[in-house]
Amino acid sequence: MPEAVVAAARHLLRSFAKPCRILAAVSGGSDSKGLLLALHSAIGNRDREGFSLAACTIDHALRPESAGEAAAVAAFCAERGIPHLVRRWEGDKPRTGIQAAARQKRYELLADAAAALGADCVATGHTRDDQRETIAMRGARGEGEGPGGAGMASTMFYGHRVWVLRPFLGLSRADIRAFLSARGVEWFDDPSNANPLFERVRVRSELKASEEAPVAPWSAAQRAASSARAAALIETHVRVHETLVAEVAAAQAGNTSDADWRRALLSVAAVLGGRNHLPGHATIERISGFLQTGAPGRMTAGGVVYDRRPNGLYLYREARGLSALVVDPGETSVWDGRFNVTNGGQHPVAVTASQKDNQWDQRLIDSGLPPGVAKRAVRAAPHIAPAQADVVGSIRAKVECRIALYDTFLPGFDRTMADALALLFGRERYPAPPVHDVFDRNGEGLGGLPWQGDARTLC
Ligand SMILES: Nc1ncnc2c1ncn2[C@@H]1O[C@H](COP(=O)(O)OP(=O)(O)OP(=O)(O)O)[C@@H](O)[C@H]1O
Repeated sequence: MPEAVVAAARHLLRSFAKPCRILAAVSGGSDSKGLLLALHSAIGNRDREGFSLAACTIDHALRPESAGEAAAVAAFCAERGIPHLVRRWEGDKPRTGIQAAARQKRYELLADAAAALGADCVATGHTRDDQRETIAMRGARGEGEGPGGAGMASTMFYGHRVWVLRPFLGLSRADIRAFLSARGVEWFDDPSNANPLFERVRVRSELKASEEAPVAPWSAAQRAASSARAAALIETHVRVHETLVAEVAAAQAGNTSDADWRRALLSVAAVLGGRNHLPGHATIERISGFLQTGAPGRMTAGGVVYDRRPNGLYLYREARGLSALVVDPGETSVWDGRFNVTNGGQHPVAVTASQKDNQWDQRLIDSGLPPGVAKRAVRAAPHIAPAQADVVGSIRAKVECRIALYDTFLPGFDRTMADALALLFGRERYPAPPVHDVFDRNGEGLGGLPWQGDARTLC
């Protein structure tokens, strides 16, 4: 149904809380070219006051043809009067994990382009086919049973900078290609989409060969509900002291048979450990086993100490693997995945683990923690000093707690949870997405968009 393509773009426009400028992320492949044309048509035809379109192509510089392809997208946009930027991934590329690195860099450059073109959000051309692959890949990795089974969210906040919207998640690639073909528009086929060394490519061909589409065990709405419940549990049962120690009431600590509570606790632990993911299945089992016994003692997982005492459970960063970091004047860098350190002074500063810092120690004890917990936790607190021994004068550095789990990629359906963590660690809530409930309610995750027939074909 090629008409569904413009309908999806119109639906996106209707779901905005207020008109805005949209940056379409256009690789030159069929999905994103379809997105660009559909948005152009929806904005143009409906003459929506205040909406405007811009586009950006990321040249990953991984193939010799990529610069030419980016230039061709630029020309395509110029013919239609759409402002367009090419952003190139400069510098050395990693030898391993190239797809993940390219993805992160792509979003970073898209966020830069959005700022440069005055866009309020980024739209990508992810389709129902991409969603199926994501669900199949997560299932194969054993992540499908939990919240990961909901697949990609239709909104995602990137890098604490910009909301990314995926208005085509309910559409098939075939529909988009039919839409382009009907308009005589051509597209590129990225040869890396045929490289079987990449997991997604292998999954795609397995899905093509199989009769059955993967079934998402969790709908986006279920995931959002689980997040909201986990957030409420965090608010009720967890206190955080000086961003370094989480305290949980003894009665709640061992309640690991409640999946939402388990997720809440592990998410708090991930923040304390500076990790951007929850632990794997085996580690979760180990943690649950330890907590269920209710016996006092300590265990370590994911860089975090679970310190069980008669009056409660205390979580804090293990004092191991804490590297040193130098932050130059005017720069912001991440220390240990847990803190953003901004150097507002004139000289470089060094961030290390404090080992013994009477100020931190006293603050933790004053906050009511058992002295034994305070003493251990303080060993992983950040300590800031001039990086050069001969420098005297005051240090002007700002230290802000980082939520590694969500500060780079925050799926829209986890926003309540992310906000609960932000407040717990003394930060502001994350900004709300620019799209309101229609998009959120119906477009999250899989299908379910109003112009579609049966949303359950995908979930
Ligand atoms: N080189 C690029 N330049 C601009 N946008 C791009 C580029 N590559 C991908 N995109 C955007 O991302 C969408 C999805 O592309 P693709 O499926 O290749 O990425 P992915 O890595 O699977 O997705 P994600 O980055 O969310 O994990 C495209 O439809 C397009 O909007």
